[in-house]
Amino acid sequence: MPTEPLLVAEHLRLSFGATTALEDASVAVHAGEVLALMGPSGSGKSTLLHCLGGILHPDAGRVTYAGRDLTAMHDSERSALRRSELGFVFQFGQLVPELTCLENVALPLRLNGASRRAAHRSASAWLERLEVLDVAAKRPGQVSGGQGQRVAVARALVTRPRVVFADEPTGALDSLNGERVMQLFVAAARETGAAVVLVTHEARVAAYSDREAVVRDGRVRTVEYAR
Ligand SMILES: Nc1ncnc2c1ncn2[C@@H]1O[C@H](COP(=O)(O)OP(=O)(O)OP(=O)(O)O)[C@@H](O)[C@H]1O
Repeated sequence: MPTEPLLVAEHLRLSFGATTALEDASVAVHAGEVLALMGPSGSGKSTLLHCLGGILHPDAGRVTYAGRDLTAMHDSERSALRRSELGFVFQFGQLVPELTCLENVALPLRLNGASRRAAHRSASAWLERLEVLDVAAKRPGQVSGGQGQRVAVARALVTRPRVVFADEPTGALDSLNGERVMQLFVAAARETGAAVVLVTHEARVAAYSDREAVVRDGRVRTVEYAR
């Protein structure tokens, strides 16, 4: 494990009106590691994940990515960083329904300036890697939940991000499907060297992580090496 973490959250505080979601949350993510955020419902896991990924802005505290202060960046700078170096896999609604699965996976590359041909070539390779090349021409509404999640994983990894964030990535799947998605996801992330930060309730999903952080009452209480 390298000594310098890639992504660091320090003393994050964030409230939604009268609800304090994060109280004093600190956690570090190392390059290439898989970190699971666990803990009771409403403890602040998703909020922490969104702060780490630069989607939510904390009221206090700091998030540093590769030595750069995410919390101090302009929105445009943070969006550019998100597009090029971070990937996201969410449980629902992440695929564009009007596009085919192939076009969905190609989209981040197109947004980063790749030609249609190059983007489609990479997207095909990623769909194959996730064992869903057969649904390339279908729209998200025409595929199963498990296939959709694999397409979403392909889309998150296609830009070869340094960190991929996943919020309950297998939450809507049965255990067999969930298991396979996690296997493919973690193997692909390890192959590209991406770190993974995932929120999960399920011990069998957390079993794919290198470390588990337990979030309680808006704080990261314990961080342990898994296995
Ligand atoms: N957009 C929002 N507006 C208002 N309150 C919110 C919002 N997002 C989260 N909260 C509140 O902040 C607290 C932490 O929510 P968060 O979603 O981070 O918890 P969680 O640990 O991910 O929960 P779960 O495991 O149920 O998904 C909860 O009390 C939640 O109700």
